[in-house]
Amino acid sequence: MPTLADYQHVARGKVRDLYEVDDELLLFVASDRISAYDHILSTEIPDKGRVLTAMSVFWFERLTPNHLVAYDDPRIPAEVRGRALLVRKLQMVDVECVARGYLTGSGMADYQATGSVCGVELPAGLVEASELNPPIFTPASKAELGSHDENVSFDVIAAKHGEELASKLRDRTIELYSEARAYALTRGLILADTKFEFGLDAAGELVLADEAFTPDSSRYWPAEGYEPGRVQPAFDKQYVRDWLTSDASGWDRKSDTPPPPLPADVVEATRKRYVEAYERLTGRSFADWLA
Ligand SMILES: CCOC(=O)Cn1cc(-c2ncnc(N)c2C#N)cn1
Repeated sequence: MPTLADYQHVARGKVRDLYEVDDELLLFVASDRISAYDHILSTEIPDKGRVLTAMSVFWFERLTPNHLVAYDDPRIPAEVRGRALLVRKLQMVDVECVARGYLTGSGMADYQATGSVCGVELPAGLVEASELNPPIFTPASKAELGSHDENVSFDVIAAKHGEELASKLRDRTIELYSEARAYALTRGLILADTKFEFGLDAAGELVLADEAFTPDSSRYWPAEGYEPGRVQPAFDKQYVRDWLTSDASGWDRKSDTPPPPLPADVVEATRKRYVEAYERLTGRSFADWLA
């Protein structure tokens, strides 16, 4: 059985890492690290990496083509089993493909400033968390670690990648998001938006890569209590956000100081929320994941 040290480390994200297994395969590893307010917190959330990997697998089983090759395989080192995916190497398309079914975050900020998002004009009078029907494609250019992706228009993507590929990225992004949003609603979860990365295989086919509809790549809100006009609570990260911005943490979000360690009760409540998100979404018990 190989160990992680046998594989070359080829990419690092805020909370995940990518290793090269051989000419055809990569190992996509999700950590238990959590980020909030643009900081990677010093406290990990036990099982976060395993829950998010199990969620990606749930969606990859439904939405093809994608880059998943295996999740229970002897080439996956024991130390990361359950939070690592064997994926096929693709020619990545350098576009953050974002679909938004609700107006929030940077989309809301752009709308307030310009009445549109990524060049897509929206109706007047929309408020925080307004539903967008149909959902909109709001691509972004990937930022360096630690800064925000920059929202760009479809035309910018078309200029860089050609009209045909840009249209495929947009259509596939909206199609996949629309299907997942409808399904998540039947499970009492609002999938407000999501960010995809795609690659091209040797035949030039567009293939879904990276992670699929995890709470790190997507905003999940509880459907109960949804009300436009205010910021909705994040299904997974709200306990962390609330504690960090409470007096109890002693942290000033506007300062450049790193957030303090999380108390055990916030860690445990957050772990439970990740497990609950997985079980509500899939109808499966997390205890059965790679048991
Ligand atoms: C870990 C931090 O970096 C990333 O995940 C972004 N990234 C993805 C690739 C990639 N490259 C070839 N084939 C793939 N299937 C993938 C995937 N996923 C490279 N960087």
